[in-house]
Amino acid sequence: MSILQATNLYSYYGKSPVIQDVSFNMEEGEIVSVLGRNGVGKTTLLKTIMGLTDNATGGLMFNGQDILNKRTSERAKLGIGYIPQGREVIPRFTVRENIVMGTYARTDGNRNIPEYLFEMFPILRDFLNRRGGDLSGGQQQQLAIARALAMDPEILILDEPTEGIQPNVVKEIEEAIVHLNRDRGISIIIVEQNIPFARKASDRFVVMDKGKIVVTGMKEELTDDVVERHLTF
Ligand SMILES: Nc1ncnc2c1ncn2[C@@H]1O[C@H](COP(=O)(O)OP(=O)(O)OP(=O)(O)O)[C@@H](O)[C@H]1O
Repeated sequence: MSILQATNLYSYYGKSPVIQDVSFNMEEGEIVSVLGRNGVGKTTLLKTIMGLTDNATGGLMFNGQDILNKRTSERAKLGIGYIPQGREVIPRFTVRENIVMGTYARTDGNRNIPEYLFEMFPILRDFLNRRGGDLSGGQQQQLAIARALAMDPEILILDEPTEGIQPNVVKEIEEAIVHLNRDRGISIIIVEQNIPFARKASDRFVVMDKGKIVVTGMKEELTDDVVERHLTF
């Protein structure tokens, strides 16, 4: 079943159409990688899905419901978890407070932190009472992922989660993403510069260039030719 579907989507900052005529379909349970060189609109596409650009037109269906005119908070409550580029952990809040904040998007009133988050990222349990701002970049990324998961999303949207993070934590985060998908059934959209990871982990990919989708397909179709034409610098 289709979980997310964009049809002729346009999205604007002011009057500039940064996303132009984008259409794609994502099936429930998939990992979709959004690829493309710098500045082509990957972050803006994710923001458009969350309702964080100035204006957007076209179709955007989540679980069969048109969400394009819904507020960001409503989209979160419907089950879309978002981890922005740069993580946006609240520095003065503790790790516990940052995660509990995620639970406020839950509609069932449950404010408990799911135990599996600590099994996935044990460091967060050790640092529950530390301030978010005192964590390393990699730990903050883990915290941002835990916060988004605390709302029990159906789909998780991650914007370059391994950017600028030390290699051992990159591996932990990549394993967590695959675990969340394979074992917990969470559908995932990820902006990723790491082509080997995209090839290994994702089911489907879209390549963007100048605000448009220029290639899309299943992972086998992410050929060296596509990489060379659209993704090398
Ligand atoms: N808040 C904003 N206001 C106006 N223009 C913006 C804004 N954010 C991004 N843009 C412009 O939109 C275009 C796409 O940017 P976007 O950040 O979506 O690209 P990206 O593919 O995610 O790039 P990167 O890989 O560098 O993060 C760029 O030309 C950028 O300058």
